[in-house]
Amino acid sequence: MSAAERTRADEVFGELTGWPFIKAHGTGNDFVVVVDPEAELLLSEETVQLACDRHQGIGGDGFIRITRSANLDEGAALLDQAPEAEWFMDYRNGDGSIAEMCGNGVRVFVHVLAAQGLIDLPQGEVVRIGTRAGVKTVARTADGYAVDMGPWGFIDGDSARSRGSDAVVTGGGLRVPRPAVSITMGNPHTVVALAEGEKLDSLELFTEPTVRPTPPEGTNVEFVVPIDEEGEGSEEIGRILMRVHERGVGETQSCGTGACAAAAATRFWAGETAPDEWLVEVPGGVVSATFVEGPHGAEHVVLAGPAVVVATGTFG
Ligand SMILES: N[C@@H](CCC[C@H](N)C(=O)O)C(=O)O
Repeated sequence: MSAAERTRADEVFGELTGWPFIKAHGTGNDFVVVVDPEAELLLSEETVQLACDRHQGIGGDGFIRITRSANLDEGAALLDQAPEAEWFMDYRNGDGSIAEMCGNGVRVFVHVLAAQGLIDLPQGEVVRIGTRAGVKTVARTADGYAVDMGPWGFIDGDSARSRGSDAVVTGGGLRVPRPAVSITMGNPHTVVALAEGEKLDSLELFTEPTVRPTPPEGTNVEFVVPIDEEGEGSEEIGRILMRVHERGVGETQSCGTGACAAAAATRFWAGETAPDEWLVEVPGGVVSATFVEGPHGAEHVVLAGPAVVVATGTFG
C-alpha cells in the first residue's frame, strides 16, 4: 500500500491510518502488532499511545513492529555477528517509550511471523530474532514458544551469583517500605517479596511504586509470593505468584522478563539448593523460567509460554 493510499481526510492514527494490525497476547500481556518489513513507518510516541489506548485505539500494553533487521539501524548493527537474525522486534510500551526487551512480546512476535507466512517454524525448530537486548533464540514447543533470554544479572552487580545492590520499594499500598533487588534481563526489574500472610490481591498497583536507588533507566516492579509446598516434584520445580507494575504501562496481566527476574531473585534468596525450573503464576496465566548453562559458562534464563492472536484489522 502506498503512502498516498494510506492518507485519508479522516485519519486519526497518523502514519498508521490504513495500515493492517494484529492484536495478540502472551498470558494476557497484550500487544498491537504491525508488520513493516521495510521499516517505512515513522512511529511517533503519540501514534503508539493512541494505538494502545483501550478506549480510542485498539488497546494494548505494548506496540510491536515487525521489521527486517537490515532496515533499522539497531537491527543492522546485529547482523555482523548474527547474519541469520533476519527479523527485528521494535518494541514500544503503551506510553510510546522504547523498551529494550519484552519476553511475552518476543513469543508473540515469532507467532505472528509464522502465522503471516514470513517464517516456517515447525515444532522443535528455532529462529533467531534481533532485539534491543541482543539476538534471542526462540524455539517452537508443543504448546507455545521457549525463548533463550540470555544471562540475567544484578543491576550494579558483578555477576548472576554475586550479590547485587539492595533496593527499597515504597508503594503498592504497602504501609512499610520493603527491601528488594534490582535485576537486569536486558531491561530493568526490581523484585520485592511480600511478607508471610500478605496477599498479592491486596496490592494497589494503580500508581507507580517508588524504588530507591532507582535503576538509571527506570524499572519494572515485580511483587512475588513464593509458594512453599510439599509434595512430589516440589524440590525440582519452584513456584511463585507474581503481580507486576510495568515501566511505561502500569499494572499488566503478565510480564515475561519480569517473570524471569522474579524467578532469579527468588532462587537467589532460596540459596544454593534452589531448583533451576520455576513456574510463575501471573493474573493472565502461567509461564516458566528455567536456568540453564549458556555459552561461555554464563547462566541463561529460558522463558516459555503461549502466544495467541486474537484479531486482525486495519487502522481506520
Ligand atoms: N511485558 C514485557 C516487558 C515490556 C517492557 C517493559 N515495560 C519495560 O519498559 O522494560 C515482557 O513480557 O517482558
